[in-house]
Amino acid sequence: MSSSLPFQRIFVAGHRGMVGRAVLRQLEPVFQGEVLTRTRSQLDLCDQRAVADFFADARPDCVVFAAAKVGGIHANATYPAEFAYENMMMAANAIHAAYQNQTERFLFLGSTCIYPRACPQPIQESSLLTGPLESTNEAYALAKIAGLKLCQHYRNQYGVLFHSAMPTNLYGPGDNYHHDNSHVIPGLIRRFHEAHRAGAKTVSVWGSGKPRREFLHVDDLAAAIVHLIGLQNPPDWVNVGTGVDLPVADLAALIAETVGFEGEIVQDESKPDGTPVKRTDTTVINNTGWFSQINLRDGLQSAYQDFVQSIESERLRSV
Ligand SMILES: NC(=O)C1=CN([C@@H]2O[C@H](COP(=O)(O)OP(=O)(O)OC[C@H]3O[C@@H](n4cnc5c(N)ncnc54)[C@H](OP(=O)(O)O)[C@@H]3O)[C@@H](O)[C@H]2O)C=CC1
Ligand SMILES: C[C@H]1O[C@H](OP(=O)(O)OP(=O)(O)OC[C@H]2O[C@@H](n3cnc4c(=O)[nH]c(N)nc43)[C@H](O)[C@@H]2O)[C@@H](O)[C@@H](O)C1=O
Repeated sequence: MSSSLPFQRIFVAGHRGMVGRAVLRQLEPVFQGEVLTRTRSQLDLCDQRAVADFFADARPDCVVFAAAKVGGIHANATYPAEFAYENMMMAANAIHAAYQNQTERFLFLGSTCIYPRACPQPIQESSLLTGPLESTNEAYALAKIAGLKLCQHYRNQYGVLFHSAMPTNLYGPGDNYHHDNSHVIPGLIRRFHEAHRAGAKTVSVWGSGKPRREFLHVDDLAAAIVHLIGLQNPPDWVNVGTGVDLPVADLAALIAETVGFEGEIVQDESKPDGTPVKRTDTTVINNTGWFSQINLRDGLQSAYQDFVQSIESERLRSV
C-alpha cells in the first residue's frame, strides 16, 4: 500500500480511454496496491446487475470513474439520447454499487459543460445550476450533473467520501482521432496532418473560429486526480483546468504550425460554434496545492507525436 494513498484496491473505470490510461501511468509509481480494470466487454457499466456483482466481488476501496460516452460537439449534438442514457446509467449504477459495497472513496469525472452557457467568466464552481445549458451538449451535461449530485447526496446522507472533478477540454496521448466524433484538438491534428501529407492547399475548421476554449493535457488531469483522491476533505466538485483559453482560430493556427501545414485555413460556418466561452476559475483546486504544468504548445507536440505513432502502429481508435 502506498504511504500517500491509503487504499488497497483502486478501480479505474474506463482504463482504456485517454483519461483512464493517463491515470494508470500516474498511479504506477505511487500506488503499490492493486489496480482493478475491466474493459467494456468484460463489464458493461450500463448493466446494473453486472455492476452490482462486480463491486460485491472485487470490493474496491477507491474508484476513479473515467468511463463515459465521450465525444466532441458533433457527436454530442447528433446522439443526445445515447449521451444522456449511457452516462446516467453508468454513473447511477457505479455510485450506488460503491455505496452498497462500502467503497470508501469515489471520484466521479464530469466536464465544464455542466455550467450554464452564459455564466460569468472565469467559471466558478458556484455557477452550477444558475442558468440554461449549451444546447449542443445538454444531454451529456445533464448526465454529468446527475453524477455529481449523486455523489454529493450520498456523501451528505451516508457520510461516504464520494466527490467529483470537472475538467476543462482535454487532449493528449490516447485521444480519439475520429474524423467527425472527436474533439477539436484530435480532429484538427488529423485533418491538418492528412492535408499536409496530401499537399492540400486548404484545410477547413468548423464554425466561426471565434469561440474560446481552454485545454488541459491529460497528464495534468491525471496528476490532479491522484492529488484529489489523496485529499482528506475534498470539495464536492472542483474545476480542473489551466485558467488560460484562446480562440479556436488561434488553436487551429497552432496545430497547423505543429504539423507543418502552411496552406490556407478556411472557417466552415455551416458547423456549430457551441458555447462561446468557457474558461475555468481554478482557485479552489489551486488552493489545495495542484497546478497545471504542461503548456499548450508543448502539449500539442506530444499529442501530435502520439497521433503519428498511432497511425504507424495502426492503433487509431475509430469510435
Ligand atoms: N476528452 C475530453 O475532452 C474530456 C473528458 N472528460 C471526462 O473524462 C472522462 C474520460 O474521458 P476520455 O478518457 O476522454 O474518454 P474515452 O472515450 O477516451 O474513454 C472512455 C472509456 O469509457 C469506457 N466506457 C464507455 N462506455 C462504457 C460502458 N458502457 N461500460 C464500460 N466502459 C465504458 C470505454 O471503454 P472501452 O475502451 O472498453 O470501450 C473507454 O475506456 C469522462 O468522464 C469524460 O466525460 C471531461 C472533460 C473533457
Ligand atoms: C469537452 C467538451 O467537448 C464538447 O464541447 P466543445 O467544447 O464544443 O468541444 P469540441 O472540441 O468538439 O469543439 C470545440 C470548438 O472547436 C470547433 N471546431 C473546429 N474544428 C473542429 C473539428 O474539426 N472538430 C471539432 N470537434 N470541433 C471543431 C467547434 O465548432 C467548437 O467551436 C462537448 O460536447 C462535451 O463533450 C464537452 O464537455
